[in-house]
Amino acid sequence: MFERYRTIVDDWDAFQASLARPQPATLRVNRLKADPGALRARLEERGFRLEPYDWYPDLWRVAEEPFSPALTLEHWLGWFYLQEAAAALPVLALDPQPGETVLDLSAAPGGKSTQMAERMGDRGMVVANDPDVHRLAALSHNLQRLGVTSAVITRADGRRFPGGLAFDRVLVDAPCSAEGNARRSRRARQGASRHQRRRLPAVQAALLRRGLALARPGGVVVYATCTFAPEENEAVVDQVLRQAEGSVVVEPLPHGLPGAGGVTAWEGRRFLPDVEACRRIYPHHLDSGGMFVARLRKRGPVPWEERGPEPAGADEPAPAWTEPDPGLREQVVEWLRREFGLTGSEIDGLHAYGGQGQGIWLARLPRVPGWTAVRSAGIRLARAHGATWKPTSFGLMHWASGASRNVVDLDRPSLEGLLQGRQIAAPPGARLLRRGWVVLRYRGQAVGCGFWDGTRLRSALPHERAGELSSILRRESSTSSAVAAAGHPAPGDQGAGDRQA
Ligand SMILES: C[S@@+](CC[C@H](N)C(=O)[O-])C[C@H]1O[C@@H](n2cnc3c(N)ncnc32)[C@H](O)[C@@H]1O
Repeated sequence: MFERYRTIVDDWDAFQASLARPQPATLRVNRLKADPGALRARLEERGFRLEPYDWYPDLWRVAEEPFSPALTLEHWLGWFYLQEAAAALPVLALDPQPGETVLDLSAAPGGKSTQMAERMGDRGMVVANDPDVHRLAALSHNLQRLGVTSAVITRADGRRFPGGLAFDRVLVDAPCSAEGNARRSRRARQGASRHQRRRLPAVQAALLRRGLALARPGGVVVYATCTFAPEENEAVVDQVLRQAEGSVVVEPLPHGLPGAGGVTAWEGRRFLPDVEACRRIYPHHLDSGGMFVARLRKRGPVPWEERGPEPAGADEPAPAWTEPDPGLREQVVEWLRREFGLTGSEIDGLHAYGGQGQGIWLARLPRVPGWTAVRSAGIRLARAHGATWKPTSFGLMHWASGASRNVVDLDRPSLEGLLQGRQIAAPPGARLLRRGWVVLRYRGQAVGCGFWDGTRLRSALPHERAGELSSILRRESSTSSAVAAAGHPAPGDQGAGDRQA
């Protein structure tokens, strides 16, 4: 299917050979939640063999996997993100810094938004945008799973993303024909339709133009796709550079990143020589998928830039998120103390936002832009439940591991039973239970919310999270019975007292 690229791929035989091999998994450590050394030790003691890339030591090739890394508690807890190697490059090219204001114009399901926030130390603001409501759910899930508190999620067509903020950096990870996913996706092997191929370059160029308009003068914009097609890559960059009339330049990617240069001619068309500084990553370079990355610098206003913020549509509701609520924050601290014996310091540096009917969100953001496109900010701690609050499982997972009241330490069989819908009497690990919501803790880590009715305990984890955790526990128990049968203690099976780094 890629025969038409024979003349541009740097090593055709290696390219063909890599496409015929299965693609290894790669994982990216999330330093917001995990210490790389501790994570590596925990995975390797269960038989994973991990090889860090020298150009990105927090990205590990999974050289041996006794089972899928997605079926580990560490993945479920957000200690790492399964990100394929080539997909990690655009954010390295963007190089976001702590404290900056950064836009991810096409963000779902969140691989690169979580990577940006992690590299920024969760300081500054990542605006993660996508128009697709189903993909937004995955984006929100991943940002919360990885413990990102500096992100705002918006839903907008990126071509019309609202103005009003001058971004330090913008990532345009555009929708594309996704040929670079051919090793792992049958759909990508089938290829995009002719209609899509005709339509995509115009959408991509419009997204890139909007990204450039939204960046501040001097800001960086990275344009990326996961396809090999020059029509969606160099041709788009070439077109936008010409329209920019010198206000935008292509910059080389940071030294040491892998890949081949951009192509300057394709099917009779000649592109500006500048596009050679773009980077093409073919599957044989990294034993990965494919990627195209262009790093652009905005030197001054672009010719299509409109001035000032765009007014919200007259009939749109007023944004609910703009200002944090210090009174609400005080109530949150009091609630954490009263209900779970926490100190309140768990949420130091976080602001409380109470969206209309949205519950309570905690974000490391002193303000949220007043766009009607905003859907959430930070991590949801609780939902309104009549006159009281019901904690979310993500909220407890991130902030309630140190609970000393209304908390239950569970062993694996008890937790498995709860997740399967059984109700259990309070196990020996229960502390100061009062009727109401409780923290469920497993191996020293809060894993979610339960309900104690005075005599019985049940799980209140969301269905999907409970299902994933059940599969992980089943996997753990099959591994430990196999090891026990061989006469060894099961690694990582130290019971409820095993606190994580
Ligand atoms: C390559 S994927 C993004 C992957 C994501 N950046 C990540 O790392 O997880 C492209 C995304 O573009 C989104 N998209 C499609 N049309 C768009 C538009 N008009 N504006 C913004 N995003 C769009 C799709 O919904 C899809 O989620």
